[in-house]
Amino acid sequence: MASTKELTYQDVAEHNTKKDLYVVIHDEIYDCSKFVDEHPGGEEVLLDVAGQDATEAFEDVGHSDEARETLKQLKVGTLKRGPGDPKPKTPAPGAVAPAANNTTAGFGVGLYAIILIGGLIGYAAYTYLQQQQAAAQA
Ligand code: HEM
Repeated sequence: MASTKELTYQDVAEHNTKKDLYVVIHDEIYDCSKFVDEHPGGEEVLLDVAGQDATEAFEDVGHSDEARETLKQLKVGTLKRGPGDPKPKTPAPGAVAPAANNTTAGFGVGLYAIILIGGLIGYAAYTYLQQQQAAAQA
């Protein structure tokens, strides 16, 4: 099957039964209807993601290169993403972590500033009191 039709997420969602089973992986569409009985991971997991984006499920398992070869043979088209469609489920490890880190870093710098200013005020007060005391004794 070498056709590369473009289907929308809604089109794919209609193929959600065991006999007619499409999944989306990395924005490519695969027809698993014939493969579902052969899947070493069982038919249940494929039925769970029938007509949906299975990228995360597929990648989480850490499928072998052989599995990816099988995938190529099942390809029927490419996903045409519409504005209201679910976001691509391709994990983007760099996308989430730095944002979270930035928040922490921002807070961290603020915190250091507060500690530093607090320390300076404390030191100034201490010096002032020492001077007062020295003046009183003189
Ligand atoms: C639709 C495309 C898929 C293909 C072509 C495929 C293919 C395969 C193949 C060939 C294996 C044997 C181990 C390996 O070579 O990595 C496997 C195992 C497995 N697959 Fe998939 N798979 C697909 C989708 C999924 C999805 C969506 C899930 C969802 C969780 C899944 C879950 C598993 C699990 C849990 C195993 C491990 C089974 C075991 O080790 O006992 N697979 N798959």
